[in-house]
Amino acid sequence: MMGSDAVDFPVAVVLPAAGCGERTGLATPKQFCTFLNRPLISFTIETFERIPWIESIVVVVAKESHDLMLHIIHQFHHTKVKVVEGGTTRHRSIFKGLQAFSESTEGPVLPRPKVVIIHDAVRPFVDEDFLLKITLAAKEQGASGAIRPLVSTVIATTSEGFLDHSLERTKYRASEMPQGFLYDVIYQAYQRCSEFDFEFGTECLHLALQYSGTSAKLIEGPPTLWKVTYKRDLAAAESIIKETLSLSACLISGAMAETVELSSRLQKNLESHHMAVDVIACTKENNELLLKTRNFIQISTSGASLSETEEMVKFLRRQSMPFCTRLLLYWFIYISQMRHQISKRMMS
Ligand SMILES: Nc1ccn([C@@H]2O[C@H](COP(=O)(O)OP(=O)(O)OP(=O)(O)O)[C@@H](O)[C@H]2O)c(=O)n1
Ligand SMILES: O=C(CO)[C@H](O)[C@H](O)COP(=O)(O)O
Repeated sequence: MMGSDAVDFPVAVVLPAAGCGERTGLATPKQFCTFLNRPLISFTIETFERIPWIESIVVVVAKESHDLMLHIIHQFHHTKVKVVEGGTTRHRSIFKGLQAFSESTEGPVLPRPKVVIIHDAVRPFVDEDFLLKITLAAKEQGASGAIRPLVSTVIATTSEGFLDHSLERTKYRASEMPQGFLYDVIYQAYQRCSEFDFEFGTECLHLALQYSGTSAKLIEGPPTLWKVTYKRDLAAAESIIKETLSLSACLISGAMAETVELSSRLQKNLESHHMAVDVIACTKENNELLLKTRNFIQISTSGASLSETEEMVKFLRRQSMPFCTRLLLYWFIYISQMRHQISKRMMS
């Protein structure tokens, strides 16, 4: 991965999440649909929250979802998030998110970032490496955005519903998210844009070009950047989330030198098999991590830590964690005494 040390300036994120998800046909807005008892928006927030060089995350929600959002933040221990009320269109919501750094009517104004990343809350699968590319390009060029090759050809129709003309597909790209901006560039663009833009516009990069004279650097992103739009996308997102969770684990090492060493070796081994492994010494005061993990590996040299494991299971049960599908609890007992006895026996 490109060095994240290069981010020596403040970076914040705005996640518009105030839509009603009409195209899913569901009563619940898609960002609040749950997978394994956790709402989609919490997965997106976590992706950003884990990145150390991201300072704050503004989540923009509809007025009626404000309390629900606060509850989610509390339940999943999100720490970098400020919630603001959205508007009637995506552009209005994004502008309200940006105002949190300049002229907030909802609590204290947040420190103004150098670069702000704008990302749809309903695109949960974005990785740090790509966010870094977007952020550095935004710092350098003033604006940057993710693009993907077009899957279908774009055609223009006549008002009677006939083909007017078709675009040469190889010349065009689909504009995706995330997008990055120098804060001043995008804030000025939103301050200057028209009511028509607020009502019908769909492209932040266009506002930066038209109202701040900044042409965005475009970077081809991975296919995982797609936006949850239809009901079938929710099923796809669920299956990716399950697959991703099965490739992550929390390793509880204990404090003994030999268990710490064993944990470190196991961590390296699992990471070489493409698993993301968080190592903690004990489960106490690590509730945040426990809630976000499905696989636990406890390393122990004696049965003493069984009580800690029991406490953890009780805690997870209290939080209504779904045990049935993805919680696998491994408990390794590494019996050093037995190892000594065996070697003694072999020597005699
Ligand atoms: N007034 C709005 C409308 C949309 N969004 C957000 O913008 C993102 C992308 O928009 P879209 O996929 O269109 O979401 P919805 O507007 O919810 O979906 P639909 O158009 O099907 O109603 C979503 O995270 C959505 O919550 C927003 O913050 N405020
Ligand atoms: O890709 C995007 C901008 O480049 C946006 O996600 C997209 O425009 C959102 O549009 P809509 O709200 O109509 O789904």
